[in-house]
Amino acid sequence: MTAIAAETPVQTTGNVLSVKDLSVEFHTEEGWVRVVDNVNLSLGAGMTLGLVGESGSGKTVTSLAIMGLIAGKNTRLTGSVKLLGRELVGLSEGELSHLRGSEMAMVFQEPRRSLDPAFTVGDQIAEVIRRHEGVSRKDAFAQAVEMLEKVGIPDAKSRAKAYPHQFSGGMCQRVMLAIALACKPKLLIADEPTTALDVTVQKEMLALMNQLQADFDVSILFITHDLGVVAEMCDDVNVMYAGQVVESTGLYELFETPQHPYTEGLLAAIPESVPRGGRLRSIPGAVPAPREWPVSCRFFARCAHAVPGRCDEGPVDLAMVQPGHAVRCVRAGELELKGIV
Ligand SMILES: Nc1ncnc2c1ncn2[C@@H]1O[C@H](COP(=O)(O)OP(=O)(O)OP(=O)(O)O)[C@@H](O)[C@H]1O
Repeated sequence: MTAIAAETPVQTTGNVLSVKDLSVEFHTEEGWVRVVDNVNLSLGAGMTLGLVGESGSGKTVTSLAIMGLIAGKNTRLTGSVKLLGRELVGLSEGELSHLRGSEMAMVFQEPRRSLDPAFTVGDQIAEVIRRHEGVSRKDAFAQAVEMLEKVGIPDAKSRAKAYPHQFSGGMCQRVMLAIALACKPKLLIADEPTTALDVTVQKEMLALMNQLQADFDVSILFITHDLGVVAEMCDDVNVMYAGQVVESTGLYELFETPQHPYTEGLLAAIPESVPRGGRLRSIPGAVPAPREWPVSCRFFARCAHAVPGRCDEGPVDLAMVQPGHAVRCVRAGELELKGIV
């Protein structure tokens, strides 16, 4: 096992997104606290990278930092975020705002909150197109109708004139996808886009996103706490725990031969992984608050395989166990963890 200086292996050429040593700190009443700690990610053209972990592991803050939405005197951001080779860290808000929508876009868990109740959905899509492409109001609206067709809204021409409250949650998420993809960005960040939807609608939405990815040739950073969703969507997966990437590999490898006990715990919590009549396991405990993260392995207190004196001895580097498979665990390679393939 070779320790590597940075976290995940980052290829800087040919990637749509390359994140290197990204850290985010917030100023709180107790002082500065780091919630994202030296994260590295790389996402190739047309690929989907999953960012997985329980609530509080730092997924959303990572994605907001990538979008340039972490700013202000109470925040500190260090590291590098490259979109199509261009460094985003240090760009002005004006430059970032231009890139949001045209080159990168994001959809969130609660689509209704992101839509303006006072405007028709057609106008909201058209507004993004007009702002970024400078076309006439009429042409922008015609393109908005086309986008609604592409995201599977029936009777798009008349539905474009309806308001968000006249759409179901699933339909609102389709509208959000239409807004996000209207200017054909190269990167789409989807933060728990199906979590608020019921199971049938969730499945339709995942199928739609796979279809749209091919149609729009967009790379997706897919954020979720649900490895079942990852299995449907992703090519590669980065597992996050307490602000750090703890495992990074291809989808199949992650499911077949997980190397981090936290990943094993997440796999055991997928309903499909449990035999009929078996018990669904959840990982005991919860992600500690950032102020309580230990200097040594952050998963130590919850780990079924922890060895006192070894696992709590100091910081653990992310290390390669195989080409393309990196793990942050001092016992990586010596444990036979349960996969589910
Ligand atoms: N503005 C802020 N100030 C201080 N702490 C923050 C701030 N925003 C987020 N945090 C903390 O950062 C940590 C990571 O939060 P984040 O929302 O990224 O986690 P997550 O993995 O996306 O979880 P969830 O799925 O619940 O959104 C959490 O402990 C959270 O409380």
